[in-house]
Amino acid sequence: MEQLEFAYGDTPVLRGIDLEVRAGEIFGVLGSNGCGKSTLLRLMRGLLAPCRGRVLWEGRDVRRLSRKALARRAAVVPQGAAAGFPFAVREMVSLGRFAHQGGFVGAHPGDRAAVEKALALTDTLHLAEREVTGLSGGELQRVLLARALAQQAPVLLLDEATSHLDIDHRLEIGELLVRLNREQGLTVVHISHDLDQAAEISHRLLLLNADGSPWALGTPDEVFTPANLQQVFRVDVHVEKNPYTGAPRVYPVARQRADWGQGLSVHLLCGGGSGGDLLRRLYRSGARISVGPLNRGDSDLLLADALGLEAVREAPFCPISAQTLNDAFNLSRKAELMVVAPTVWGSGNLACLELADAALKEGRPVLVVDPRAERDYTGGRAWQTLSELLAKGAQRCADTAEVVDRLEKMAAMEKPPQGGL
Ligand SMILES: Nc1ncnc2c1ncn2[C@@H]1O[C@H](COP(=O)(O)OP(=O)(O)OP(=O)(O)O)[C@@H](O)[C@H]1O
Repeated sequence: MEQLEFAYGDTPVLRGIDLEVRAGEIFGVLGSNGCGKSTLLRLMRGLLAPCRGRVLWEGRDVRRLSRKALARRAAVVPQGAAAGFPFAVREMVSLGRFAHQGGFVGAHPGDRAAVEKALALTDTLHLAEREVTGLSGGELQRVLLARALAQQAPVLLLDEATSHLDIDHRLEIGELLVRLNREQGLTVVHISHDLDQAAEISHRLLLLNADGSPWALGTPDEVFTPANLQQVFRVDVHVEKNPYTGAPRVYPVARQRADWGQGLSVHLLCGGGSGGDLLRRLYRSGARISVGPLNRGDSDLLLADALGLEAVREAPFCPISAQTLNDAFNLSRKAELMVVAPTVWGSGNLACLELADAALKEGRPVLVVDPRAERDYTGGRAWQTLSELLAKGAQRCADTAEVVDRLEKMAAMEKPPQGGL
């Protein structure tokens, strides 16, 4: 993949992908939901045209390969493929022979042998006469894998191919991939949310950021560091070695009690979706949250209303009036602290920052999330105000995770320790 970039319409999904999957390696692609993993696989299959860059298979642009030529190179197990037609399982698996056929499906003895072997390897022989539409999720995944194996291509592309499998079949499929890789040199590119299995079976891993840019590439040992996993998945983890295999094993560090925010009250200055993540996380923590002022129709206000939060509202598209600001001031004073979300500041909402200034004057802590000059559309006034707030003691937080971290610590300090004397 050379300098690959991709967008669905105006929405960028992948950027800066520049890497080579080596023949004979097991290569895992990991990242949070929606970061672009399946899209990357679709680009590798030539189903999507990149906005920039190219995908090359042995030097040839994938977009120039015919379907059959690609099928001879790579077999695919797509994510969540529904069984549309009531094929028998054996028929479905026989479709994997498409790339090898001139005539009818299954007509060649080599085809039949490949199909039976694929059924056997995936523990689906006993399902061969069943209709695919009646299979369980895990059975269907094994049948789709059988179809891919029957294709006998040198490369296997798997999109969460073991997500529905029980632990026994998951281990079995993992071992099968490793064996096919070792004995037949099968190249495997797989997407997975099972970090431990990915570390067990992969030679190299690619960790994608939420914005679809590569964050880390290397062996499981190199990639699975607490810092990398915190960056990509926003969870604190502890990494140990599996005592039996030596592969890294990831343990999420227990968060504080799920209701860590009970008793905490926070007023959030946000707008245009900038507060969404924080609103949800604070709500789950049990904190009392208030928001505003926000214009009616603002997505943060819709979310706050859906969660039943106290909010001060202004008419749509109108600048915040003195009366509304005063109402918001009174509401915000009921909260112990204030958080300023990474909002775009314009002349309409600039006055909201006065609430943060008032909070600081009254000794209530203010946390400012990721302040940036490029979100200032007031000719520098918002940026200057934010800078002054920071100079007066507002705390800068890099992102929502840091806000939550600090609030959890504050809440823990205020609460008496659990248990004990
Ligand atoms: N056909 C499409 N049109 C528009 N947007 C799309 C389309 N397919 C995917 N997306 C969006 O592109 C982003 C990346 O999607 P993709 O399926 O590649 O993510 P993913 O990393 O595989 O996620 P997951 O782990 O949830 O399977 C998501 O925000 C998704 O909503």
